[in-house]
Amino acid sequence: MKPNPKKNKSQGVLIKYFKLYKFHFLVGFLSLLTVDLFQLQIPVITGNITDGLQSGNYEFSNLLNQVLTLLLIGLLIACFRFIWRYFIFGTSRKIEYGLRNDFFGHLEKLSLRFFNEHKTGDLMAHATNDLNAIRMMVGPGVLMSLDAITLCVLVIYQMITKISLNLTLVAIIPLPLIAIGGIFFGRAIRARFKDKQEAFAHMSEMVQENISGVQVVKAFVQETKEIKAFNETNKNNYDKNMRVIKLFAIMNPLAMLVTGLSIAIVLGYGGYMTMLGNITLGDFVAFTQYLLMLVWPMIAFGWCINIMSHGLASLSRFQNILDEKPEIIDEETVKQIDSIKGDIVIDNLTFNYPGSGLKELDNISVTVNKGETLGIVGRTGSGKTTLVNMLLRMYNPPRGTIFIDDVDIMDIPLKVLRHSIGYVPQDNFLFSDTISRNIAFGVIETSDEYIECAAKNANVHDNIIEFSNKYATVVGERGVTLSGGQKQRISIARALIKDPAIMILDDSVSAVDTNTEEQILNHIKEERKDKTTIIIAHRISTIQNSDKIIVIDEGKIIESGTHDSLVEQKGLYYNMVEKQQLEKELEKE
Ligand SMILES: Nc1ncnc2c1ncn2[C@@H]1O[C@H](COP(=O)(O)OP(=O)(O)OP(=O)(O)O)[C@@H](O)[C@H]1O
Repeated sequence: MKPNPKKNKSQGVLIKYFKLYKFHFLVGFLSLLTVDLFQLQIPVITGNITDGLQSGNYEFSNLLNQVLTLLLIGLLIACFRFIWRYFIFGTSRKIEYGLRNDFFGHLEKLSLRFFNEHKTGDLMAHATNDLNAIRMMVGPGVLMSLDAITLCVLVIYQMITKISLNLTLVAIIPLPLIAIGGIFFGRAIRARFKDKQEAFAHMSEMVQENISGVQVVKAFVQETKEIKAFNETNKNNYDKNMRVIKLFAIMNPLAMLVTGLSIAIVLGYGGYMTMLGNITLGDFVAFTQYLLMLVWPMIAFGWCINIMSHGLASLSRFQNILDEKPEIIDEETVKQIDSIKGDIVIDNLTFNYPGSGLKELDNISVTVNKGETLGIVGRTGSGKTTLVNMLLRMYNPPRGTIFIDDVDIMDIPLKVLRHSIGYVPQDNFLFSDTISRNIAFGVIETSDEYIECAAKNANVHDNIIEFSNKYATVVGERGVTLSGGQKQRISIARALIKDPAIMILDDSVSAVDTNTEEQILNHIKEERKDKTTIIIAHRISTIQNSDKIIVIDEGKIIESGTHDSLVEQKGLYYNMVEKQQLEKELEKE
């Protein structure tokens, strides 16, 4: 991936959410603290009971009191546990929800360049796997870290003040080893986890591409090759996962070993102190219990390092996407314009795609007045769609090269510009939704009559009413249940219903027969008498009635005029007419 010069490190995306939910985190943390404080009382009570029993004059009512207190503490612990779980885990889900919305909202604002550089599968992995790791970090990760630290501090304090400073110091000698190990392992896990997430993203890309391109895979009988390639990607993902697991598998037993060492020391040294009478038996029992209470934080440290490392690695991947700046935005010079009439002037437009050394458009100049139709023809790859990309501002054209109603296109609010253009793209993408919702996609309010009218003008109404669910028929992913021609015509209806000031048809009737094409073009002509229409085509019949026709070759306008004048010029246009007529005659035979 090329570095983006416009990239600007944003302030941590999580800070906003920590600020927003500070109350939730505070309540959660206070409840956690309460649970820990209550837990600390359990060894005190057990110690009291042990000492009481050992004294020989312990009364049953005392014992009952202590047991009831224990029960009460247990009940309170359960209540406060519920509160912290609800506040902290619930909040982590809220943050995940917010981040996912932020991510999607941000993606919607990014330019085509970004999507050309990032694969869908990779972006999907960000929205699923990475977000999951971030949620684990802000929920269980934060919680366990706080819990482990608080419990550790409180337990050690209790050990020192209630029992013995010496015994405590001896018991906690091995514990710093865990902290040192944590730093070392944390760093390694983070690096390996990043690799693991990238391997998963790569695998997602592959699955997504294979499902989208299933027809091509089958048609070229490439199933076995694709399965083999997938196996390799899957194996890479497995290996990267194993590298993380191995590290974690070493880390956990090491932490347990250190804790075990601590317990062994306490049993030995503490037992010796009890025998000497330096501490009571109750103290010894309580101390052992305190030490056992430290086992959980020690294990939790390991988990925390793991979860936090995963979360931080994912956060950095996630942040990279959020730091991408939308490039196509309203500039400061944008004018207050509510609508567009449709006079287009293109003046010496030269453009090359970012990173391409070639001129995809070279000195293009053409004028289309409101109400006129411009036809564009040219060999494949000559720059026709690139010109449309400029008009839609999918990429920014140089200033002073395209004017609509005498206003530089760069100064027209992006929303107004795109609302004013009805675009029928070459790939006729349809959403997995009903036909009526696909047609009404670009309009805020509409009615069944308008939808039907647009479908009739696009000559697809008769096909639609033959489906059992008519306009409520759901089209499959990318409209696979429809024929190419039906998809094209639904896309045309989607643009027509907007009744746009400028309509652009990019090779949009190529999949329909010439009769249907003629009917559609007649409807468009009738409906759009006083509006601007741009038609790109390979078939001369599609554009021959246009008011103006330009022929583009290698990014340059090489011929322009009306159909008749272009035929007279006997250039590329004339050759295309000749060739297509010959093909027609051959078809007839
Ligand atoms: N996003 C892009 N980044 C870099 N180069 C691109 C991009 N899109 C198109 N091109 C290049 O720009 C040139 C013009 O492409 P364009 O899609 O405008 O051609 P076209 O005339 O519409 O072709 P067709 O008739 O096949 O649709 C081609 O050489 C193409 O490879």
